[in-house]
Amino acid sequence: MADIILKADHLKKVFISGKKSMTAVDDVSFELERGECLGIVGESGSGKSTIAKMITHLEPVTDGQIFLKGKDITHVGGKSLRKTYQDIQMVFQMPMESFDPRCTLGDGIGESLRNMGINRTETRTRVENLLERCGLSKEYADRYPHQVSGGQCQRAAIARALAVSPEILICDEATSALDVTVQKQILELLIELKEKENLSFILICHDLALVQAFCDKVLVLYHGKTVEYGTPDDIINHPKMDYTKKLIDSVL
Ligand SMILES: Nc1ncnc2c1ncn2[C@@H]1O[C@H](COP(=O)(O)OP(=O)(O)OP(=O)(O)O)[C@@H](O)[C@H]1O
Repeated sequence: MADIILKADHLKKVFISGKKSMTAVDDVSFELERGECLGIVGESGSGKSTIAKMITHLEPVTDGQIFLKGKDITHVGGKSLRKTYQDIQMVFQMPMESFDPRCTLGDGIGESLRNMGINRTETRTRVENLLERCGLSKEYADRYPHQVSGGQCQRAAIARALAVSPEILICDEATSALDVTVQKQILELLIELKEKENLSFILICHDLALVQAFCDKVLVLYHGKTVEYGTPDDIINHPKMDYTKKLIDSVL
């Protein structure tokens, strides 16, 4: 039987401002199997980040449910929410901005470990190990964000996300700000983590070609609604909607 680690069931998000309301995500469902990568693709404003924010509780869900390992986490709070944060981590587009410029990368990566009560020596050992898992030597722990390249900083951001031993990584345009060669290297790192450590991924991006190379399943969003959901080959070879055909044409 499939080991479904994350399931979204008829998710909906309506933003209300004053008398106006706008539906950013409308009846979106998907399943993520353990060790699998789901790509969420769509143009700007189609609702991709809002889905990620609902999964990580940065935005409340208007309707629908989210299940983590079979448990309904849609409205959890307190201790269960902290556990959810630990199981699901996010990596964002601008790694430099996600680190405090006054602190070393090692401080940033180790922050959550220290918050968990782990002592300085053990934290340092774990930080060095995390850096090495992400393809950086341990000396990078003592560098400040401005002393590394964008790609190195994104590796450090992935190391920081891995510090709490999550089971799911949500990468929201995590390679978009990097040049093509570095993008490829970061994706190779993600593939390595997926294969060696059986991590599960949600990869949010604009780029269908990238999703095709990396993802097991793809969900294409248009104005908050699912227009395609299937394997990359299915979607690329048999697109159901004109919108997807345009997306495909734009990368071929
Ligand atoms: N806090 C908010 N309040 C009101 N509207 C919002 C809020 N956050 C997002 N939206 C709107 O919801 C829609 C979906 O936004 P979202 O950020 O999820 O899109 P996206 O597909 O991730 O776009 P991008 O690729 O540009 O990051 C957009 O129209 C956006 O303006």
